[in-house]
Amino acid sequence: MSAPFKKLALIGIGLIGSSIALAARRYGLVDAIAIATRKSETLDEARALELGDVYTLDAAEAVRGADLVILCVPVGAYESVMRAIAPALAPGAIFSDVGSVKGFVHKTLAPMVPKGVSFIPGHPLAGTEHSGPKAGFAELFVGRWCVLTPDAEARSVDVEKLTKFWRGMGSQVETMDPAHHDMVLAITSHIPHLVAYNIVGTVADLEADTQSEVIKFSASGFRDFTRIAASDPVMWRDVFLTNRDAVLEMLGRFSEDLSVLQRAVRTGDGDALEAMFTRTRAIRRSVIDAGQETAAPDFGRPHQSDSDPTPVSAVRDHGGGDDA
Ligand SMILES: NC(=O)c1ccc[n+]([C@@H]2O[C@H](COP(=O)([O-])OP(=O)(O)OC[C@H]3O[C@@H](n4cnc5c(N)ncnc54)[C@H](O)[C@@H]3O)[C@@H](O)[C@H]2O)c1
Ligand SMILES: O=C(O)C(=O)C[C@]1(C(=O)O)C=C[C@@H](O)C=C1
Repeated sequence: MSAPFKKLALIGIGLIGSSIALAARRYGLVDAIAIATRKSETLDEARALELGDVYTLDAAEAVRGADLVILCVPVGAYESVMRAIAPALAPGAIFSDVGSVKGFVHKTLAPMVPKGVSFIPGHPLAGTEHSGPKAGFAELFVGRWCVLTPDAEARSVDVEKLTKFWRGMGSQVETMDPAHHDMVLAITSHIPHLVAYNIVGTVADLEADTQSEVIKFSASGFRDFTRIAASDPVMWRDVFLTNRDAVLEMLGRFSEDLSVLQRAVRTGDGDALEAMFTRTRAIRRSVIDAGQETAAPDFGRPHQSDSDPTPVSAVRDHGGGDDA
């Protein structure tokens, strides 16, 4: 039986690209995978891991004849990559991405998409702090949301096809307006990363200023922040450069709420503190009940089904090398 897609082109093969390659292959969603990267070392890594069928440094070559093209590079690289691939996008193809912001992606890429190509940006709400082809694993998307933000001119049959592709990799799929996506993700993903980068930076400065071993004796709460703060610097630089308005708006709200807590600490308002912490504890429980708790701690463990022939040892270590 032939797969839903004949040729999948992945432009960029880091954590997300390699996870798509592994999952699409495992679940029989594509006949062939073409992989394009910027650097030959990354391409060699992808080849050694047997992530695809065709490997090239020429993104346009990967895209030629593909019925599904997914950009898996940092969003700051989109415009230059698009300039290279646009003439090679085949009429009838689906053109998508996995970028963590969506308004910028529509604004930048939509005018460059050739007629007859369905432009359906996407964002899997799944990831880790690791980067590069070795960091990927086929189970990354299982039980996680993937948000699609179809362009108004995208064919509905193609939106349905891409929805099935993500469902086939284990995701739940929802379509959304790009501006709404950016606002929601600003507070649930982008600001948490900014807070983690900030707190780890503050602790490191404090250690330098006081010449004391603050980090050595750090408690586990801080260690959880260091995981998030280890996330790819280029990817996150691009997120904050391209989702500036939503991040600033949500940061304003966040700062206001922080001031309320600050005041409660200063005035010794135990009732206010307890009420707030009781509310947030309930939210953590509801997140776990909804099956979204795998975001952080479970990435060290494989989500393996009984029928899955992949040895646990092969999927356990998701720590990838850095890829630039
Ligand atoms: N890491 C996450 O948790 C996560 C989750 C969901 C979505 N995303 C999004 O997925 C995309 C890829 O992230 P990732 O975590 O796989 O990153 P990664 O660093 O692991 O991989 C990025 C890939 O892009 C390539 N690349 C980098 N700059 C390039 C350029 N200028 N031209 C061509 N190729 C270039 C790299 O060689 C690499 O193959 C980003 O847009 C990110 O916002 C990331
Ligand atoms: O768990 C992590 O390491 C992540 O940061 C994953 C995470 C997130 O914030 O949830 C990060 C960025 C993405 O765009 C989607 C998912």
